[in-house]
Amino acid sequence: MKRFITVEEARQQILERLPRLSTERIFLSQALGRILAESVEAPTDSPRFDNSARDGYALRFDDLEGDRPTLSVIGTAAAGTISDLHVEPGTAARIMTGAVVPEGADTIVMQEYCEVDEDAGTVTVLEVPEKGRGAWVRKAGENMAAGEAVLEPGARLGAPEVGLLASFGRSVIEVSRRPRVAIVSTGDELVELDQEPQPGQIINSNAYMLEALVHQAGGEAVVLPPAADTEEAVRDTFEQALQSADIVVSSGGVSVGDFDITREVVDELTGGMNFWKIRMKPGKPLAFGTADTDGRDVPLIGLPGNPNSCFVCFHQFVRPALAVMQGVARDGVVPRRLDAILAGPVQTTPKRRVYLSGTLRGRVGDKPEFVPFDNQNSGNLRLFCGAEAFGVCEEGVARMEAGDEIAVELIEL
Ligand SMILES: Nc1nc2c(c(=O)[nH]1)N[C@H]1C(S)=C(S)[C@@H](COP(=O)(O)OP(=O)(O)OC[C@H]3O[C@@H](n4cnc5c(N)ncnc54)[C@H](O)[C@@H]3O)O[C@H]1N2
Ligand code: MOO
Repeated sequence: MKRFITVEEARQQILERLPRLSTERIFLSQALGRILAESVEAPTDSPRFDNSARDGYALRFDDLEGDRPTLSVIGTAAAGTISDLHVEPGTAARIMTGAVVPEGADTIVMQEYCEVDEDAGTVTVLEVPEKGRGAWVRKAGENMAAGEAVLEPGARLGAPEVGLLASFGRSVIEVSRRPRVAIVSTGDELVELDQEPQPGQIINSNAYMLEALVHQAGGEAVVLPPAADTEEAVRDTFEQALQSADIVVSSGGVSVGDFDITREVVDELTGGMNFWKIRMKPGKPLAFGTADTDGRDVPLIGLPGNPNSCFVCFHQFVRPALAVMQGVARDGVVPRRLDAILAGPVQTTPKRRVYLSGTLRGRVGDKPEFVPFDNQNSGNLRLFCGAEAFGVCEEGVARMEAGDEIAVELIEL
């Protein structure tokens, strides 16, 4: 059924109908960009022991009364061992950043605020630390307590998460399997990268762009050879795609032209697909359904063939879908929006929401400035090269001026 729906409606309908991928155990060194499939608790307090946050002297705060107190230095606490030093009243221990705070001491004074007399074996404190008692002591458990849940299933593992898991001694973790994404292109006009296009032919660039987008979204791409415009070739290609993948993404063949073989085949394979016209530009026509393939539900998303439409639709629908299949919560996959100020005027269409291409620069007041690219023509293949954000012009708006407030969505890689 053909309906003219919003981006949000289409995304919600897709995200509600996705299968959840199985999980696997992998080495931490392979974890970047993966989605966690277990709950991780801190195995110990963090820090594990009271330690110094500065190079300086460990002492008793009560000894800091009076003007420039002088204390005798009883030894050095270095990082990596436990010293047998005991800081009694009137004494201090030299201490290094990360070293265990010796018994008896409750405060660290940075060496910059101390004067040392090597011969006398004393240190004079020139300035009492502003933080008072406990200054520069990192208390055991102050960041995480043993047993505290720190990472939940569905968390995306970036570099900080990898570092945190390493600090817990986790060499192996449970993550969602990477989605295998079959990429289908159809059309007699498509030729391969190394072929010279004849009159009327074009290079199958969408397959390469989609493969790159799939990799950026943490998936594995399976690129199928483009199918010719015959029912048999298109059906064979889609059947092969369904067998080899967790989700099939195609480009082209979803407009209202005469060669709608793709739509017919997809409709048949999914037992009745949703075919939508979406109130967005670029990216109006989109097909979605799931095909029962040997007992597996394999989603199929038919993107429009225009490269820019394909790019925008990937960000709005496919990237979120790949995340949800890996266990990210549905409300965590919607493109992030912020308010910005438009740097120059733009002409758009009031009939659909328009996604502009541009970059973010500096700030105007408390908001970043969105700089739209000059040529927003949807056929302009360079349109999204170097883009950092989509500027969103809502339906009903025909023109926006420099200085107008505009919502932007970050193009996350
Ligand atoms: N009468 C109407 N015509 C069109 C409408 C409409 O509503 N009424 N919608 C337009 C919109 S919007 C879009 S978007 C396109 C969608 O077209 P299709 O998805 O059917 O894609 P194709 O017709 O196959 O190709 C469109 C365009 O993209 C180029 N293309 C296709 N595949 C690739 C590829 N693999 N690599 C690079 N470029 C590709 C193709 O050459 C065409 O220029 O329909 C409008 N028409
Ligand atoms: O939506 Mo089409 O994608 O405007 O070119």
